[in-house]
Amino acid sequence: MFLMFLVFATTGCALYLWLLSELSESKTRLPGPMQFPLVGSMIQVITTHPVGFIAIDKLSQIYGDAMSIKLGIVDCVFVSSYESVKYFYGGENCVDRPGTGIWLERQFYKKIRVLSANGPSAWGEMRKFITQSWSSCGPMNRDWLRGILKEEVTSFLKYVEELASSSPGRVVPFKASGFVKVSFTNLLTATLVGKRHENYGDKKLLGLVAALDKFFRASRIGISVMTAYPWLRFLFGRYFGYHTQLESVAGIHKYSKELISQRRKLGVYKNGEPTCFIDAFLQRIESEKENAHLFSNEALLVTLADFYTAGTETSSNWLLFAILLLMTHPEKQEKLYQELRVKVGNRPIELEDRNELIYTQAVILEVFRWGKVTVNLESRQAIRDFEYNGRIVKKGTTILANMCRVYNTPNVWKDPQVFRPERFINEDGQLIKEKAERIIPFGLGKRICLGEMLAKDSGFMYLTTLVQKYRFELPHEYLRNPPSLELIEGITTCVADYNAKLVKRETNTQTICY
Ligand code: HEM
Repeated sequence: MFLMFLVFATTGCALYLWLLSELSESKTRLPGPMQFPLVGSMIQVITTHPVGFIAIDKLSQIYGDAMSIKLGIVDCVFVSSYESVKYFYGGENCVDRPGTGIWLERQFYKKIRVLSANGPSAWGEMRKFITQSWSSCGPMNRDWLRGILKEEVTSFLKYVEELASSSPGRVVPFKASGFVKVSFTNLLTATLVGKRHENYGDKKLLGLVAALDKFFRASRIGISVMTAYPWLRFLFGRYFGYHTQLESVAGIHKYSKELISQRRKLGVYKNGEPTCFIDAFLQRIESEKENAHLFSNEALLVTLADFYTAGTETSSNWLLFAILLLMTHPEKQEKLYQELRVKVGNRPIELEDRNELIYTQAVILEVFRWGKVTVNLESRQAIRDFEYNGRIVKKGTTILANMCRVYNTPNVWKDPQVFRPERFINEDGQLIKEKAERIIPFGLGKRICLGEMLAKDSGFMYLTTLVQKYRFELPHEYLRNPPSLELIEGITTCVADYNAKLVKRETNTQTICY
């Protein structure tokens, strides 16, 4: 009896103390759902909606454009308006990344990566180096990129045509892990070593794509649970996809190791100017022995893994979104094609054509708005305590963007659920700058996406050359049930695999390939 009384009394006291501290803390932190011991606000999230980003969006409509929420044991703030994203991502308070779980493991528990490295000495130095070397022999050098991009897009189109002409009714499968991703992965390899794989059946290339696919699929399984309780990976990693993630990271490293050893064997890096990113990195390893923790063989390996994970799924998902949206909105597709026909004609499209192609630019922006791709951007971490709207955001808090709200706010975006590129164009037929600026798929500020230029240039070239050559039509199978436009949750959002009928444009009887 006494024991029971003791248990009840202790539990009651603990609850009372928790309630007191919760009441006082909730007055100082940003508004948000109540935070319980151990589970934080998980119950409110789960019971709001089974899809995490929709649940967060719904809750943010109750608690406002900066909402504090505890996911398990992790303190988070979700920012849900363009202005608050600009403040949190664009400023100086949140320039670190949380980097837990698989990210730490992937970087051998050292501060050597770009994507989740913290502190200016780690990511700042690395970013500076990447920007410098990409500006001379990499995707930030337009002339350098132009050649590589032309080669890859030409091969891509050739492959698409082979696939279409060998498929019944020219119906081609567009799968998340299919040829679109293979091509973007190949493009990335080319930007790192200056040379692409000759064909899409290359075993090493396919091995890398399979490893990347496995990584992203496994991340979907336990992404919220593992974020909420990072230590769970040690106990139940098998069930939350953690072990699969580790296996896929090993696959990505294996491919990267081979690229590095090929460049080492060639030995170009030993003499004169480097001709590709890996050579530039190898040269730096040789010359900066004292900085070995940053410029080491391990660091090169994880940097390449960063590029492959950050750059392939995002880019290919975006193109898959674009084709699906154009296929299901044939009038928009026709408008896009007509712009290309009038302004470019049958000649090969060049990057320089983009400025003249206003409707095309509007389509690209609208696909980003509609599809999100990076629905939470990439997480950040507060490096100090700071004040926002009169409340305190504590050092170490994880910051995430809720792009669903940013891109769907009805007073900014009329009919946000409708795919309408025209929303970006004014009466004079010009792009509305203020609207275009609100599309921020690459983040903002000091840690803005390093591959922004590569992604924008390649996205433009792939999309326009495809539309110049083909009309995308819904195959018969969709007459009753159109393909789903629902966004599937993951590190990046995607759509379900779909098929498209590729009808060759009549004006393209002459070759338009490069
Ligand atoms: C459609 C394509 C892409 C999208 C939507 C995208 C989006 C993003 C976002 C939202 C971030 C976080 C930015 C922030 O915190 O403010 C990021 C970071 C990054 N992205 Fe991309 N990305 C894309 C393509 C690429 C490509 C092709 C690469 C090339 C390798 C790349 C490499 C990186 C790297 C290295 C970072 C980390 C930068 C840092 O932490 O300093 N991304 N990306």
